[in-house]
Amino acid sequence: MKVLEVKNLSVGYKSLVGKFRVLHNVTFNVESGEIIGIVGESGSGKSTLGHSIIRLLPPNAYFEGGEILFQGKDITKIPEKEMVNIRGNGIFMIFQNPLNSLNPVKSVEYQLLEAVRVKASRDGKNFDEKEAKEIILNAVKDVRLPDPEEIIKKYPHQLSGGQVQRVVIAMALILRPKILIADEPTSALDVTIQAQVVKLFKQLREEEGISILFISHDISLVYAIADRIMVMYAGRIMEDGNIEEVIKNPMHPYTQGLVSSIPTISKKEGELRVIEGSPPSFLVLPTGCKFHPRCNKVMDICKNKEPELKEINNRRVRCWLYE
Ligand SMILES: Nc1ncnc2c1ncn2[C@@H]1O[C@H](COP(=O)(O)OP(=O)(O)OP(=O)(O)O)[C@@H](O)[C@H]1O
Repeated sequence: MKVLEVKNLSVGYKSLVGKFRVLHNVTFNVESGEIIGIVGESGSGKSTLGHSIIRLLPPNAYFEGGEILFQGKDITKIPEKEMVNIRGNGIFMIFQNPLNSLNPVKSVEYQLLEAVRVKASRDGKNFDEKEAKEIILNAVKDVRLPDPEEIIKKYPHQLSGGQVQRVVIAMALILRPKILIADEPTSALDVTIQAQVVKLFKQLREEEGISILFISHDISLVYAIADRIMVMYAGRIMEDGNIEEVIKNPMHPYTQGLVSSIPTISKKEGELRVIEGSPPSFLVLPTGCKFHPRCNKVMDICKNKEPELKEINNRRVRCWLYE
């Protein structure tokens, strides 16, 4: 069952040097219980996509067009009051800067209890104080925070970046939204805790059928968690398909570059291939395919005309090689 449909979404920013469009006709569906890894180099528009879906874009952003259907309803058109209810209950986002998700003047305990209250009212349940406390302590233990009783008494500024990140993940575990958008959720965590968080996310999907949009520039981490991978470049989807199939046989030259830069045991460090050059500025995007200046398979047509995102063998690819 489709839980989210993003159709022709175009979003940009106004800046001192001009107005520029970042997301370019982004179209994709999310099935319930599906984990989609969204990858791409820094600046490809991954966070902008997440912020657009939860409708928390910075004030200088502008919406150019498109639809975002959550459970069939276009949430780009609903009043903010209704959106507040969807945020948390329906769609929850773990931001790259997790402090953005917490209230600086409320204790961790207060904020996690608030999540329990939201969940209880959604499910028509009632928890007494003792039950509610048990729920939050369990969530805090699940994310491997030390001294749960002590940590919940603290305020966000008294915690390290990695601890704040885990409090926000604990909040997601309590809320159990329909869709969890996780923007680099483990970047501030060490490797063992990172593995635990990946396990918790998979467990959430198994137990509750939650769909997860897992945003990361780390393709090996995405491989460990996702069912499907969506590769973004210059605000466009370049390739989208089943993770095993895409990693085994990447079709787009950009995906091929990303995959060949994954460190594996068989590759020594010196043998890692990186994609030459860097992503373009949105203010001066190249003509034709936005990846052509860095592409090792570039053809004449690539310089002049942008390819469409085409469906080929259960996958979508934006590349003239497959026309
Ligand atoms: N508030 C803003 N004002 C102006 N430009 C912005 C703003 N936020 C993002 N951008 C620009 O939009 C583009 C896409 O940024 P975005 O953060 O969505 O990419 P990303 O793929 O998530 O990158 P990262 O992995 O570094 O977070 C970048 O060029 C960025 O500089």
